[in-house]
Amino acid sequence: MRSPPQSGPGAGNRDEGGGADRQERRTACRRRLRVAYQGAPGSFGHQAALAFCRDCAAEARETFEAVAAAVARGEAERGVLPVENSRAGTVAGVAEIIAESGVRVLSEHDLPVRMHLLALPGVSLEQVRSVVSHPVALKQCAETLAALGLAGEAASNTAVAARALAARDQAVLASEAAAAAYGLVILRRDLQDDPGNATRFAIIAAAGAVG
Ligand SMILES: O=C(O)C(=O)C[C@]1(C(=O)O)C=C[C@@H](O)C=C1
Repeated sequence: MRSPPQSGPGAGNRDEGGGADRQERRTACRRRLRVAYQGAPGSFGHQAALAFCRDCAAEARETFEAVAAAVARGEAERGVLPVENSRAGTVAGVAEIIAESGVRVLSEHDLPVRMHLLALPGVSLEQVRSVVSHPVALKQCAETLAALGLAGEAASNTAVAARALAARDQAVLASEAAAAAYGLVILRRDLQDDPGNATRFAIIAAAGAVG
């Protein structure tokens, strides 16, 4: 696998140098590229896709593998995959998926990640017994959840967990956008243990794609 670039001109971003990142954004915006991300609207992958190009057509896929496969097959011109979180470390499996799927990394971007505790309307913190989210999201909030006495339950994605929430003794860890998308209330804001919490996303394209 080709190593991702290790430095770049933009704060928090890594690109291939010489303004390639800016060029990438301009090109993406002109053509309204289809950008695949994992999860559902309101996920951090969705937010990364929108940050990469506000006018892109962001398309959800169920798994990280499906994101890479959609890009390799040309169903989407770009994909976004989380590579590493500043607190929780490497996102398991993603480096292997990139290496084995016929895609290449165009650039990498740090997305600030704020994790909120979301519940059904009318539910109070005292009613909540467990918290559902992506394992990487649970890890980012491990100390705060322990202090609140809340057990974690794994889901495939933060926004998928928010969309599926139906129990009044459960809450989810997800974004403010997920709360708005699925009619949930924010019980507690900013549960991430590190105030500087951020996830690095790779922007991928098909290995043979030009531009
Ligand atoms: O669950 C999501 O919303 C995702 O986009 C996945 C994911 C991850 O796999 O690391 C991405 C960013 C956040 O750090 C938490 C979860």
